[in-house]
Amino acid sequence: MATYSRLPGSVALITLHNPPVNALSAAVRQGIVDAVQRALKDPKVTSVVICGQNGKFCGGADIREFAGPMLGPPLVPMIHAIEAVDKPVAAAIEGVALGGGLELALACHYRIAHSKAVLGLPEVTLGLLPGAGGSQRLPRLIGLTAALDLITTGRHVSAAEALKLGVLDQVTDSNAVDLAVEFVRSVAGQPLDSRRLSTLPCPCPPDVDSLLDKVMSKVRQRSRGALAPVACVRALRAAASLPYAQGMEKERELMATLFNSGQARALQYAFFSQRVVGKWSLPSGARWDNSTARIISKAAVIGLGTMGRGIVVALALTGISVVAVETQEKQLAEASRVVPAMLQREAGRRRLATPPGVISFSSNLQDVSEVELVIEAVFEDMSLKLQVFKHLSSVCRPGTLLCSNTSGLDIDQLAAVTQSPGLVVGMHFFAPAHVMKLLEVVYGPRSSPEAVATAMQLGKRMGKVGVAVGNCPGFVGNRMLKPYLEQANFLLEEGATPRQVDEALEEFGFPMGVFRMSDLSGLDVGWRIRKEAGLTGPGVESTRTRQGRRYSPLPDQMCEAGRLGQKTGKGWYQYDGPGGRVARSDPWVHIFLETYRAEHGLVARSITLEEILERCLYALINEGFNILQDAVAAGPEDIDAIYVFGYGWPRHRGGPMFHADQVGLGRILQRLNQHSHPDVPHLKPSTLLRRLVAAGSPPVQKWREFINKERVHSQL
Ligand SMILES: CC(C)(COP(=O)(O)OP(=O)(O)OC[C@H]1O[C@@H](n2cnc3c(N)ncnc32)[C@H](O)[C@@H]1OP(=O)(O)O)[C@@H](O)C(=O)NCCC(=O)NCCSC(=O)/C=C/CCCCCCCCCCCCC(=O)O
Repeated sequence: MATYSRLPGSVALITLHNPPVNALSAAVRQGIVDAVQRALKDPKVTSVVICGQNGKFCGGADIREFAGPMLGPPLVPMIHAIEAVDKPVAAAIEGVALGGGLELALACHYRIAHSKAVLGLPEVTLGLLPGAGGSQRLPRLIGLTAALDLITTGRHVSAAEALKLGVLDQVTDSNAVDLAVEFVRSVAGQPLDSRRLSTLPCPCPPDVDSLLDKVMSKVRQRSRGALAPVACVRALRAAASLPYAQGMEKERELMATLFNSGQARALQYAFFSQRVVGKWSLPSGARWDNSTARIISKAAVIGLGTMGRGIVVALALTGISVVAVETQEKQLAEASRVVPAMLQREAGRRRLATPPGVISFSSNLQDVSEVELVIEAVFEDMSLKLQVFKHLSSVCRPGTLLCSNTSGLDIDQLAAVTQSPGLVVGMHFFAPAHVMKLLEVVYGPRSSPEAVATAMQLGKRMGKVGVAVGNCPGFVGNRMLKPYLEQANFLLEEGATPRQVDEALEEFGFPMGVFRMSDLSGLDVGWRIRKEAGLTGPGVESTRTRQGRRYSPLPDQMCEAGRLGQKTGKGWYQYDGPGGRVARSDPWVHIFLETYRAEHGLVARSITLEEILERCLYALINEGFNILQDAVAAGPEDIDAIYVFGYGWPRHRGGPMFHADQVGLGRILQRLNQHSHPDVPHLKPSTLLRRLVAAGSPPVQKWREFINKERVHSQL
């Protein structure tokens, strides 16, 4: 709702009440409509201030309402009515003015904000555009170029930047509501025409068409296949070229298409998934709201390879002091040179001051004795990690949390060699660790709620999306990746080329197909894991069935030929020398594949884009169902957040489990059955998938409840 009060003198104060962010629900909109009417009718009122309760102006339209029928007064006419008021109206912005919240403020004649406020039009991130006049008013206020940036990226800006851009009239370090009240009193009676943004022309650069074309191709490239950024540019083209009323008509038309699109549903699901994973729970009953996190101020990172360096920077950016340990002198010297530069660059990118002197480098493991938490990031080798954990357990003071950045090794085995297994968890970062948002927090059967809570809390401080997952080979992300990669290799055996597979996946929306990704991360990573698993290496027979299952030795043979990807200048593609970035098809690979097929009596067939997507994605999704069934992930949102934030799954497709729901569980089951083969167990439909289909394919939001019920009745 919204409350109306008349302040001493002649100012009406309208306060939005809808915790926690004063979203514009039907009740709030009704409250605003009523309060504005009251202010208009009251002859003693000469000016109006709109603010939000509890130091938050407004977080925008109520996203939860988008899923149902729209009730209450519509937003657009409400906002128009505010602009038309003939008494000065000011928005007093504290906390946030986002989306519809900022659009409400843009309808006001003046905008005054607290210096800590954050503003933005993030609708594009929800698959929408600023459809309450924002796409037409903002460019008229700050010019087309700046509006294009804010609206197509959805980025939040500080009050200082908003003031500079001209979004705000004043910024204060003290009470924004008091200042706004004082201000509107001072301007009461003054003409308002020039303050109504809908009446203003849109300031445009001379080469407006070329600017719009440039931005259009940029957004198409950046968010492949996403509808909303394209619609945002179209709405802004209308603002630049049409009178306001026609621009609004275009905005409405574009919004109607977006609003009902699957992409908007997917992006809104992704928004809520990100919040659901923060409310973690473990099978033991420990949860985010009944477990206490320790506040870490001193940490250590062991191993300063690529991952370790990124983790040091991520910790240092939060102000935590870090002891960075590397026992190899050469690596230590290089890290001591490179890490401070990385820190400075990343702080600059985030517009933060570089935290001074928070990192100390050492070659001595003994130097971690005083820290509260250690993150081990040494080479992915179990015996080495076991040695490090044993050593840490004796060096660190009792109670120190010991975390491993392993990407899939057994956390429980590491915990077992320490004196306090309860204090061991996995903190699986993704490269580059100071940039990538995902953090898998891996709990073993003995990890204490406090250890999980602390790792999750630390992740949050580092700006990560932390997802608590159970302990199994590969955890969630890499476990699901395995069948995906496996199918991609099988497709090569059967006649596809790396480019064909990659193009299908990139067309789907991945920033990079599986083979380009493999070239980037290095083919030797998987090679080493397969060697450890006894799947390849000296003494292993070169057959296409290993350990009782279909196996493709293609990636091993690539490694044996020295083709490790970008770092060697050759992998599934060829590059302009080692470290090259531009992937070109390589005739060598085609001959290699032809020779391989001939050797194994395989006849290449033509493979459709549809088959590539089904084989790769449905195999991955099927493993997702197995993971839910095994309770390694608490719900589909956990899996989806992992894939969106860590594996390049296109956000506008919600995540693999959301995608399965959209495609239809019945169809996924039918296609898996079709592609299934006794020696490819990853394609055997999971029991959970079968049971969901048998239960009438409930929507993804109901799966958690379904799984819990099935578990109680021992059906899973
Ligand atoms: C920065 C935040 C605001 C706060 O962050 P933080 O403090 O970290 O807290 P969170 O954990 O994120 O959030 C706390 C809880 O609040 C919930 N929340 C947050 N924002 C909203 C919201 N806007 N609506 C609902 N709920 C919200 C959040 O989920 C948490 O609750 P829980 O833990 O999950 O229970 C941060 O939250 C944030 O960034 N929020 C989102 C801000 C945002 O994106 N705002 C834009 C929203 S979209 C919008 O405003 C659109 C405006 C134009 C709409 C025009 C409407 C016209 C419709 C017409 C359609 C016509 C077509 C029909 C045609 C036809 O069918 O015929």
